[in-house]
Amino acid sequence: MPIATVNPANGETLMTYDALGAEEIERKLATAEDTFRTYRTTSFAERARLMHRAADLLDADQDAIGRVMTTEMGKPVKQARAEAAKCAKSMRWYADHAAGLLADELPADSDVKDSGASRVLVRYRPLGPVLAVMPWNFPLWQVIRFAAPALMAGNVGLLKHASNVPQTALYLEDLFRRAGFPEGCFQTLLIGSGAVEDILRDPRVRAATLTGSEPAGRAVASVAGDEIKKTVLELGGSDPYVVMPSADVDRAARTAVTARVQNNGQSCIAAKRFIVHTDVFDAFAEGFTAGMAALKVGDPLDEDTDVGPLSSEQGRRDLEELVDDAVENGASVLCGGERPEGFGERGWYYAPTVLADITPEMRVHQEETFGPVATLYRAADLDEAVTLANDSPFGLSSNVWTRDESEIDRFVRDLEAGAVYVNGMTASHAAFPFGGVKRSGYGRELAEHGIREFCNITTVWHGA
Ligand SMILES: O=CCCC(=O)O
Repeated sequence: MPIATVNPANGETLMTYDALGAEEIERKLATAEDTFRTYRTTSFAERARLMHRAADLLDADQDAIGRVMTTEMGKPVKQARAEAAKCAKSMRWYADHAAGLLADELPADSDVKDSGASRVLVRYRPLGPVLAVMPWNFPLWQVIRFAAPALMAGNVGLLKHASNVPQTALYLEDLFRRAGFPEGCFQTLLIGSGAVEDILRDPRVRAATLTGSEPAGRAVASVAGDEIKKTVLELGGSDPYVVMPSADVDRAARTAVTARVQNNGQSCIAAKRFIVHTDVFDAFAEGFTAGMAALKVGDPLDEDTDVGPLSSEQGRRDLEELVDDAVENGASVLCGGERPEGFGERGWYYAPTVLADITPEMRVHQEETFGPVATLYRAADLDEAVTLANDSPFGLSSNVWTRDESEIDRFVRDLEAGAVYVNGMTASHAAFPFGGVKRSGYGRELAEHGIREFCNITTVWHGA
């Protein structure tokens, strides 16, 4: 895939870039390693000062970088600005909390004595240059949620971003440079995916984090495994959204629309499978379908657009194939199910779609729908709702709507997912761990769990 900005709203190629050659890659790796040697010794206070400065710069750039993101991958511009604002806020959170999250830990006195020591402490030391392989769907946020904790921990970052968001990738490198981070703390590598293996095998790269598809995760994790390097993987999701009779069904239906179509439906934690108790199925289906059908599909640069185009022609083709397969196998189309009218051949739009009467043979039952397409299931009772929710190879997050405490306990106990959101929709936050189980990956981003993933957790033992 060429490294280029291609506007998904009209298919126009706006910018193309040459991939870095071997010498440039070598120079960047050497810079990362050199910088790490000194940067690792800087204080939390100094790193926090730089991170705050980067957050201020990003806040000032919200409009400009928002338009760049929209032009590169098609998200509605108001959502792009909100993404930039969330990044700045999260950068400040890490600036303010990293010292506490990574403070030395003191084991219990009885254990220290039992080990024969006079004193023991556990220190979180940085690992070194970390390679981040990142996707286009949240082109700023996916990177910042790696970079902010990693840089605050004293690591340095090398970014291989998705090939369709090169301007955003270069913006990020420039942002950290303008903030005053030493040259080499955060570098963008404009490379194709074929160049990743050699970089990952380079001894100067200590670890890798990847957010993206299952095949990409498998490829990076197998090379890293071969090199005995730590990885964190955040892969796909097909999150369930369960609605039980005691829920506020109107609110659940309204929230379901946003939960499904945020980011044009291209979010790993978007709710994708809507599992509704039979007693409230009709009311939910009616409200949800009406909400989906009423969304304004259009140019993502327009302020009032709710749903823009998919990021690529291939992405739309993949989604269409899933819908067509479901319909051929008996699914009912409650709304959408086709390209929206009025765009002709221009842009990679797809109408917000609700499919019902889903059966296990349909591809949509097992695969991730990366676009504004929802599947609707009827559950006879709590047991069936839990079984349906877990009947997926993925386990990223989950959403449940109920006011019944015993049902909440059951969902929290039994749902196979990295998060359970009760009476609300999943949204990532700097302070809460983020990641999945099953084929959604492993390890955690964000919070103390995320910042510690790329640390050398060092036991310091003093004899009596
Ligand atoms: O695509 C997955 C990440 C979405 C988010 O963190 O909001």
